[in-house]
Amino acid sequence: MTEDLLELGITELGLNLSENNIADLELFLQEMSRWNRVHNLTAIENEQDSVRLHLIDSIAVLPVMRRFLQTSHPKIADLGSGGGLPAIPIAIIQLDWQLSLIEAIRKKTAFLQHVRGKLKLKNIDVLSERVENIALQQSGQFDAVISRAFTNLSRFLELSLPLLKPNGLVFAMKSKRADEEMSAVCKDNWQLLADEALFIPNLPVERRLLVLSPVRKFPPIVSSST
Ligand SMILES: C[S@@+](CC[C@H](N)C(=O)[O-])C[C@H]1O[C@@H](n2cnc3c(N)ncnc32)[C@H](O)[C@@H]1O
Repeated sequence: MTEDLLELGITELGLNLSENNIADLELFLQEMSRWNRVHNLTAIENEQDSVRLHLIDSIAVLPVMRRFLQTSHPKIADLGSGGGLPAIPIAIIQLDWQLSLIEAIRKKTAFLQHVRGKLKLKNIDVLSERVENIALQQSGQFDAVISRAFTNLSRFLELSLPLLKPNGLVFAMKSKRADEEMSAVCKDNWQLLADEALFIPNLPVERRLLVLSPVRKFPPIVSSST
């Protein structure tokens, strides 16, 4: 049943997924439904809603991410990954990207570790920690960070900055126009590179992806003339 739904949405997204990709996405959804019944990982119970809202939502960002990420094997952090969204669907499709899933709640990271083993996903790391601690341990190591339903934009940017490499990117998934949240962001510190409307097949929902980069202020170079 889910296969029909997936193919319906995915064909329209134009992502050209392999049979392995689809099988792994379905396995992930099955595992999420199973764990959800026991641990209440996500708020959505109905399987059809789950497919459309969680999975298609998570992979709809891919065309924009592919366009902006310049390196062939980018290292990306998903902040507040919860049950693995958007990182696990992204990792299933983009085997050449390395994703670090940062999540503070242990029962959620136990699920993420379980999925990593079950799907043999070698391109994800599950970090059972607060983002603030990872920022100290892995400062400046990520080409990009992403989050879905994590926190407000200003806080997300604040938490992202120490994790990013100098040319790093922030991908902020939003459900509606984020003008109000953007107005709270200091334009001296952050540049908005794009605010893209995402296409979600067969669903009357608004989804947007903001792409931002930090405006780094390096100390001036002092010449050492004698
Ligand atoms: C609303 S859930 C969203 C989960 C997932 N991204 C999704 O879209 O379904 C937010 C998650 O962020 C986690 N979280 C909140 N603050 C955090 C922090 N400072 N460090 C790590 N995880 C955090 C919570 O435990 C929760 O699982």
